[in-house]
Amino acid sequence: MDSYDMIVIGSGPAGQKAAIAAAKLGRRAAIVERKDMVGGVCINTGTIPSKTLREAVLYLTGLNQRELYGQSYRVKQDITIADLSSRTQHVIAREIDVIRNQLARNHVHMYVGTARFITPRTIVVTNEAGNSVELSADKIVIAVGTKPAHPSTVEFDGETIVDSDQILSIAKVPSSMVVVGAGVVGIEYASMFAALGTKVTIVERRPTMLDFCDKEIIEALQYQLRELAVTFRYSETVREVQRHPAGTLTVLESGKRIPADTVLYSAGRQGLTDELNIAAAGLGASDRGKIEVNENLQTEVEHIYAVGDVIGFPALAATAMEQGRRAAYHAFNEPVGNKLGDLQPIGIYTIPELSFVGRTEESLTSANVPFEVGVSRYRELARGAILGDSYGMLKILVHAESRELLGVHVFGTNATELVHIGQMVMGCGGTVDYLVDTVFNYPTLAESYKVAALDAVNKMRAIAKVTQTGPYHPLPE
Ligand SMILES: Cc1cc2nc3c(=O)[nH]c(=O)nc-3n(C[C@H](O)[C@H](O)[C@H](O)COP(=O)(O)OP(=O)(O)OC[C@H]3O[C@@H](n4cnc5c(N)ncnc54)[C@H](O)[C@@H]3O)c2cc1C
Ligand SMILES: NC(=O)c1ccc[n+]([C@@H]2O[C@H](COP(=O)([O-])OP(=O)(O)OC[C@H]3O[C@@H](n4cnc5c(N)ncnc54)[C@H](O)[C@@H]3O)[C@@H](O)[C@H]2O)c1
Repeated sequence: MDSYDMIVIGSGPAGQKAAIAAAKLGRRAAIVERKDMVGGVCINTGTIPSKTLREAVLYLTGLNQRELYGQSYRVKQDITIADLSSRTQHVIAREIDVIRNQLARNHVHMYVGTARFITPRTIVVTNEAGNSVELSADKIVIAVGTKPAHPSTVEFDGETIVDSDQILSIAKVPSSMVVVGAGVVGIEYASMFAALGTKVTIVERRPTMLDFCDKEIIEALQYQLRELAVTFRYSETVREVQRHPAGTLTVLESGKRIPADTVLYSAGRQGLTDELNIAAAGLGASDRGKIEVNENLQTEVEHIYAVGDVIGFPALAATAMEQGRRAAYHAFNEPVGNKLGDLQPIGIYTIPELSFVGRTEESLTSANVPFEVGVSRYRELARGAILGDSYGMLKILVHAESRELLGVHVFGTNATELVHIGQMVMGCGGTVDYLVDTVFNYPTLAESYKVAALDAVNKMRAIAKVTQTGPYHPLPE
């Protein structure tokens, strides 16, 4: 039996970073991954394919150039799935190669197969041919991720009724599509297909979508999606999804029936703990397959860590990587920085994209934190005009007394990149005055920080002016 200082189960972003961090600390590390899944959901079916598809959609439809060249502007008239998937396959192959190379040059041993616990310190890896090898380690990291949830009321066929893995291999761009679930996956794909000209209907159980985001920005997103002919059916629950010879039928609890060429069922994901035999390690999982951990990412069994999507919220590649690194550092007594706190950015790659870090207006209001809002609109920035983005905006939330930055919300071109400027200022405890006094390159979208900061301080000055004109004298009754 081969033994290691650390075995990592799963080579998604969480597992990769755990294994490499252990290797960098001079430990013997191994990683186990199933055939054809190096890089995890992130590289093969989730983040990277969907983000590459989005880039292909934006390029081929010419959508972002239409403000400049007219509404009929297109790079390609009839866009096929082959046009879209060639770019995706190219990026996936390249990313897998990078990961394999990084693991190899850090001497992380890769075992191909499915891992199962035999004891709390031993696992067996079985490959597709049925051959097995037993491995043991002082520390084990579970980074097995999730798979799309498949309720029995939905007749998945992988062609017309698909989950978010299967959507990448549909045969043609559908003329109509129902998207079940307005979570991040559903909304990102809904916007891509709407941009391709598919008539999209989104069905969501809750009364709104993405309720953890800024309300004003979600309204702006909904407006843009409606412009692309997307229909929203909120507060509606899907009872079943049927497959018929002439197409699909989505039946709602309210009795409505929606026909469509394709249904994307994107209503949540399930932790991949079922094949792991975690009971043999002394562990259990929730009914959604999630494993509980403490703030050091340790499970109930001290030497076993769990990281990434399998531990639940926020279920992002970005966070998964950092959890992986932190778990390995903790396992080998290497200090890590501050607790993984509130300053994790959220980036949603809809068309247009949005991103935020820190607090929302709603959460500050309900916590009685006094704040001021500063807004900058891309249509007033020279870079916005050059890019042809008239709808983008950046909003900062500033503490009314301490003048600290409490939140940054961005909508439009490069939102997911721009947010990091605010994140850095917030991380360093910066105030709105830092942004006011800073010179930004011109013409850039980053300049929107200065414009928004000036907007906020102008409003704050107006309040100060009112309160500094002498004591408050109520008018006589
Ligand atoms: C459509 C979609 C788009 C997304 N877009 C974004 C985005 O834009 N930005 C972002 O930050 N996040 C995004 N995410 C989320 C992101 O993909 C996940 O947060 C991330 O992949 C989680 O990483 P992980 O390492 O926990 O698990 P995964 O990437 O799921 O990897 C887990 C790996 O473990 C392997 N495994 C499981 N069980 C075993 C076993 N028993 N033995 C051996 N191996 C096993 C699996 O084969 C898999 O390869 C998206 C997700 C989806 C579905
Ligand atoms: N850009 C990104 O960072 C990104 C992109 C995609 C996915 N992700 C991550 O992947 C994870 C999975 O995303 P997801 O969107 O699949 O799941 P989710 O759980 O976030 O969303 C599912 C949505 O479906 C709705 N729903 C569930 N059952 C329903 C029914 N029967 N009828 C109507 N609506 C129903 C829920 O109310 C919910 O809003 C998330 O945690 C997300 O953070 C991140």
